Amino acid sequence: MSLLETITAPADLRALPVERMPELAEEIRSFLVSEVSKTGGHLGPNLGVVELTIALHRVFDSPRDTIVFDTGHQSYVHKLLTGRHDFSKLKKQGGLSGYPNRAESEHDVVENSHASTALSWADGIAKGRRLRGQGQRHTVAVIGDGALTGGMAWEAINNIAVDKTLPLVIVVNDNERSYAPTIGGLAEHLATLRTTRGYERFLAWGKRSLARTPFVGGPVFETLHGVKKGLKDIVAPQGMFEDLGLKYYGPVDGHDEQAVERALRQARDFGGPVIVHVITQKGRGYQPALDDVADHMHGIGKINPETGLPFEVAGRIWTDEFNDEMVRLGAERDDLVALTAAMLIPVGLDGFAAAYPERVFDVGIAEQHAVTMASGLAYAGLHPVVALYATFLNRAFDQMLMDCALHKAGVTFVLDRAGITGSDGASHNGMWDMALMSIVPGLRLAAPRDGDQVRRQLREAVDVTDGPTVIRFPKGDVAEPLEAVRQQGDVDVLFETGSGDVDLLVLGVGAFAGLAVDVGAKVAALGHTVRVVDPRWVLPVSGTVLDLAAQAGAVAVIEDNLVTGGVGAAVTVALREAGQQAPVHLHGIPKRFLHHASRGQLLEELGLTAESIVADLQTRLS
Ligand SMILES: Cc1ncc(C[n+]2csc(CCOP(=O)(O)OP(=O)(O)O)c2C)c(N)n1
Ligand SMILES: CC(=O)[C@@H](O)[C@H](O)COP(=O)(O)O
Ligand SMILES: [Mg+2]
Repeated sequence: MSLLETITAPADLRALPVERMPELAEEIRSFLVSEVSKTGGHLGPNLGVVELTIALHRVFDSPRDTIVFDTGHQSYVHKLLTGRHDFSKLKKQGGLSGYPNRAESEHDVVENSHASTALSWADGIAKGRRLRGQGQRHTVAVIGDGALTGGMAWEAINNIAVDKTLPLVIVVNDNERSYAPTIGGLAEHLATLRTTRGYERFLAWGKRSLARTPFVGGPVFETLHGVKKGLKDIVAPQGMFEDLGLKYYGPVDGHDEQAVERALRQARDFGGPVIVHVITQKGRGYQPALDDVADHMHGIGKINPETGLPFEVAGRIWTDEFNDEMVRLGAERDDLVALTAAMLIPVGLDGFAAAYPERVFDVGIAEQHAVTMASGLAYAGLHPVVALYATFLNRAFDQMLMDCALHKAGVTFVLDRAGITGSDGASHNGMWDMALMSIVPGLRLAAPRDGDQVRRQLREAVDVTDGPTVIRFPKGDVAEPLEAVRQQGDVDVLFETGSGDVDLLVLGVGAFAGLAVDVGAKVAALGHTVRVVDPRWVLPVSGTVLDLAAQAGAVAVIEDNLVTGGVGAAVTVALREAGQQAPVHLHGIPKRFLHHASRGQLLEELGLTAESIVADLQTRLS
């Protein structure tokens, strides 16, 4: 039996002699590479936190003490050390979530995979524990250098730093990367702190050599040690944290398990809020990850563990259509600029960045800043394109509403991973954007049905200068081209049984246009007259949709978004405001959080398949 197999709970880990930790770390790394290469997942981030997570669970007594992981994608080692060793269905339905999950373990707290929230969670937990007379229970937040570029983290630090008795340990897991190298002033500050390792080595040398010098050695070392702080402040102004009132320990070699344990014990016993700055390496111990300069295997699909190469070559995805068209547009429009929140490659701006590096802004994991900064760029006469994952726009809704829309800023938002993504769990589904955007005055939203429409609608969007425009498309392979049989106003007609009135008008939103045609054909085969359309610009509801609805006995709207407040709801309101009484049947995502599973499994479960929708419509059509 391997050492790892003997660990079913943190107590088993703490019972082991510290000398066996390198052996355990080696076993864990081998496990991660062999298992995650079979399933896909966040291999790089977890390889970087092996010793750190071992030390955390040796120093703190979870779940009596609470360990919170920011973003949570780096919690695989935590799962192993809390007894979860079956990674065979990682991120798959019925298997382990790729993030902390309370249903899996009492050791898991924050399931939300949106970055920069851990310090706020920890602030609340620590203060709550103290209020309830449990101040002896420690709270630890592990936050990456990338997540630390998120504004919310600094809101929390501002509150934590002034509370001198708060038993809260902040572990900054500094591997110098989000996906790409971490950007901004904080990253530079952390970099200067990292150089103090030179000082640590210098001081360690000083201690050894001076300690051997009789009489003068000790006092001289103490003087040197006193100078250390000054020197550090000169070269490595760690003062930022200490000036805020936070005790700072570090930088600590995050792969020296005993050093991390020592630092964590000091921090635990300090009796107030403390930052432990740990230097780690993303992808540590696995050369293909270290050689992956893009993102050190931040997130992978199935790979050959020997070579690190993917088994399947990815097809053309929706993101590629955006990526390529942005490069073409950039050549035609010198007013076009682009913004990303630490995800340049995942959102498809790497092409534009390579061609026009001075016209791309990576703001770090700071979506709120990106949206308002874009409003400023528009005010300065540029046309910004803000590329985000749909779910991450949620946190910048007020900036969209009050900075962008209120000021009629000509900003284009491109939302990737819109709709159900599935395997990353509830917080990663891009299922709220159209509901949120439907209440923003002056906003126009397009949902392309294929690659051609991505290109066309992106071009239409960047021509709009008097308000925000949004283009949203899902994760994965781009849909096959779907030609319109004719246009009617600004709507593409995709299928119809005849030119006159119909029993049913089906609106297929974006990537669901193909599904809508499938539904229409099946309903027609049941003897009904049908028309299937792609409204293209789905918000606000166009007059052409109202005209088409006036020619139908009923309307069905099929969308990869929350039904509540979605396009179907907007169509219903528009019809009623126009005095039209046709029933509207809504097919979309119900208002609940979705467990992790594949996109296909969730669509099946939610009845978002042609068979399910037709069966439902059949009961409703007279
Ligand atoms: C609000 C938000 N924006 C973007 C992301 C996408 N994302 C996931 S992990 C990650 C990088 C995190 O970097 P860091 O915190 O340094 O952790 P590391 O992966 O380096 O361990 C990003 C940008 C996210 N999860 N949440
Ligand atoms: C943890 C996180 O937010 C990202 O790493 C996310 O998991 C990436 O998702 P995609 O795999 O869809 O790019
Ligand atoms: Mg990082």
